[in-house]
Amino acid sequence: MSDFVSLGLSDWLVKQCQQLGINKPTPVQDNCVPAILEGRDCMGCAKTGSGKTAAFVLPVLQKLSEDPYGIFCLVLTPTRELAYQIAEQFRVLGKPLGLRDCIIVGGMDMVTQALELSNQPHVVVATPGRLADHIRSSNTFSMSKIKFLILDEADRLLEQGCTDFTKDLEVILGILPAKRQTLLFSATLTDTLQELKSIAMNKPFFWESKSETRTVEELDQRYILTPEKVKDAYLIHLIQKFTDEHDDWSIIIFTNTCKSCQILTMMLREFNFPTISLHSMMKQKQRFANLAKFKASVYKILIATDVAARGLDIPTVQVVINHNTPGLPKIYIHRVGRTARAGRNGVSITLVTQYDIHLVHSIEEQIQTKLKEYPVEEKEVLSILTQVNVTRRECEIKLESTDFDEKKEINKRKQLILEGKDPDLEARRKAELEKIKSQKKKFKQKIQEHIQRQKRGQLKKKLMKKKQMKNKKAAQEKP
Ligand SMILES: Nc1ncnc2c1ncn2[C@@H]1O[C@H](COP(=O)(O)OP(=O)(O)OP(=O)(O)O)[C@@H](O)[C@H]1O
Repeated sequence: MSDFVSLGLSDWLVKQCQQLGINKPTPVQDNCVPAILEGRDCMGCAKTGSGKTAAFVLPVLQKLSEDPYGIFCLVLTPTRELAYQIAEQFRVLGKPLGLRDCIIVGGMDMVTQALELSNQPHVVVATPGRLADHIRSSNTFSMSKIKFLILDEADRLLEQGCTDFTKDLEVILGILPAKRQTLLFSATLTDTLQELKSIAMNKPFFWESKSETRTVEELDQRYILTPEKVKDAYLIHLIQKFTDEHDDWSIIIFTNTCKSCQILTMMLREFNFPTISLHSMMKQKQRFANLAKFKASVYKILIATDVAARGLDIPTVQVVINHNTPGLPKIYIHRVGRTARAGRNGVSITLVTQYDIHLVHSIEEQIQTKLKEYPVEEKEVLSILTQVNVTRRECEIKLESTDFDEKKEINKRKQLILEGKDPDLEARRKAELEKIKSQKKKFKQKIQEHIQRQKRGQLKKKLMKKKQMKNKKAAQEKP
């Protein structure tokens, strides 16, 4: 493996890396940095925690130092927290350059952001929705001269999931120059390679870490098979165990909905565990504050939805618990990748109910690794079961007495308005669709019943006929 100087980086940048303890390039840096410095588009697919951020930050800073101007580079990323983390890497590594960066994400003041954009920062790190809003609403900045477009977590940005970025990306790509370098990075790029290739047009340099497995060797991947009703008791038991056994530990627990995130946080607090949450129904400032407290180990347990599944780099996280089994292997890969980063060890434990076993099989097939069962003293779990379930019920009642569901409804309406839709019209449409769906279901049921009746009738007739034939035959055979 080479060193950073031989990759083509200047001494000041190498020194800056050394100050951060980055002494030797990781394979993704070793391979992608020279290609980017050569001026090529690049697609880099490497495991979680393998240093992909520095693989694009370093060559961009090198090129920026040779010809500094603003706006030089645009980085797009799917979550707001990740945007801050990437901007911080640029800021720290680019300090000797006097780098000016600007973060454009939702949930923060738009006017301040517009002012910052008009000040020609060198690097803009943004989530697509908010940047597209700025483009639609103002002409006080230009991105027509940018040299680099970077899509971090590129597959997430381009997939059509629950948050669909494609329309916003179209708006953004519309103001960028055709002549630019486009860099795409993710731990799960290969899943959506074809769509990605159309974004990086100039015969991109493609690099993928060669490994049979898709998760890191340092990660001990476990599962616990549990009935749905005992899941929380297992969770409390596991946390108690880690608390008893380790002084210096941090845990991220992933769950599938904001509500579940909220209830679990309340529950764990009832059991006196230092817990904090992160989900999309929280105010942005609260999200940042909670993440900062978790990073500083003020709180040792973070309960999060998949908004925290990608990219977050928190070295103290030793354990990831999946309270629900992820429906997609790539979500599993990113979630468990929040631990065992940059060569450290880590454990992931996935709680699996009997209905999720097929999901575990497809995860194992994708990551080419078998999850091992995590040994648990079942007696100990059962001894706290009633207490845990009563506490959950109490927390659910407490949450119902707040305006949590109402807020959810308001957020949904806000989102629809932002998408240019009329919430009332959408609600009517949804109700109409539900009605049609239920009518279709009833109709289908009726047809099924009719077919069944017909079949039964035919069978009955057949049997009758058979019986008649038999009787006739018997009568004929009688002497
Ligand atoms: N060459 C290096 N040597 C040692 N540590 C490094 C090196 N490059 C990066 N790191 C550190 O490794 C950690 C993980 O890096 P990074 O966040 O870029 O991972 P990633 O590959 O983007 O992961 P993910 O897929 O989860 O986003 C960071 O704390 C970073 O400072």
